[in-house]
Amino acid sequence: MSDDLLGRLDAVLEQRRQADPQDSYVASLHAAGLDRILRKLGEECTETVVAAKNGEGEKIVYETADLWFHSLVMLSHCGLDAAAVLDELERRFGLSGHQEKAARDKTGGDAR
Ligand SMILES: N=c1c2ncn([C@@H]3O[C@H](COP(=O)(O)OP(=O)(O)OP(=O)(O)O)[C@@H](O)[C@H]3O)c2ncn1[C@@H]1O[C@H](COP(=O)(O)O)[C@@H](O)[C@H]1O
Repeated sequence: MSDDLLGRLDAVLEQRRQADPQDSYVASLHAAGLDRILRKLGEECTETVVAAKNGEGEKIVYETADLWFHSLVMLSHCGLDAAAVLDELERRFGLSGHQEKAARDKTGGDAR
């Protein structure tokens, strides 16, 4: 797997913001609007939870991929991208959970 997959997906999703909804699933989600995207995101989240609860290994991976993918579509619709989330994870990397929480509490919830 290429470690730049998220970057390549970001580029495709950005291009799909201008694409024809007839030709593209992602463009059809953008055309349907934020509420539709959030509904899909909620559905994929529930399906992931159910798969994990049932201990269905392959299905957990499949549903998590759907969940991540629809999260990326939501970010794109909001004018954001995976790179912004990776930057945030990078900032947290190496901090313990307790250090991260302390920084968050100090700044009133947003540690940046
Ligand atoms: N990674 C994905 C991807 N993962 C899941 N899906 C779609 O997400 C949907 C998942 O919804 P469900 O499982 O609920 O299936 P469904 O019943 O068909 O969905 P609904 O009718 O309820 O919306 C399916 O239509 C999948 O095809 C994806 N569609 C696209 N991509 C990526 O996005 C790129 C651009 O896609 P297009 O915009 O379609 O060209 C593709 O090249 C891929 O790299």
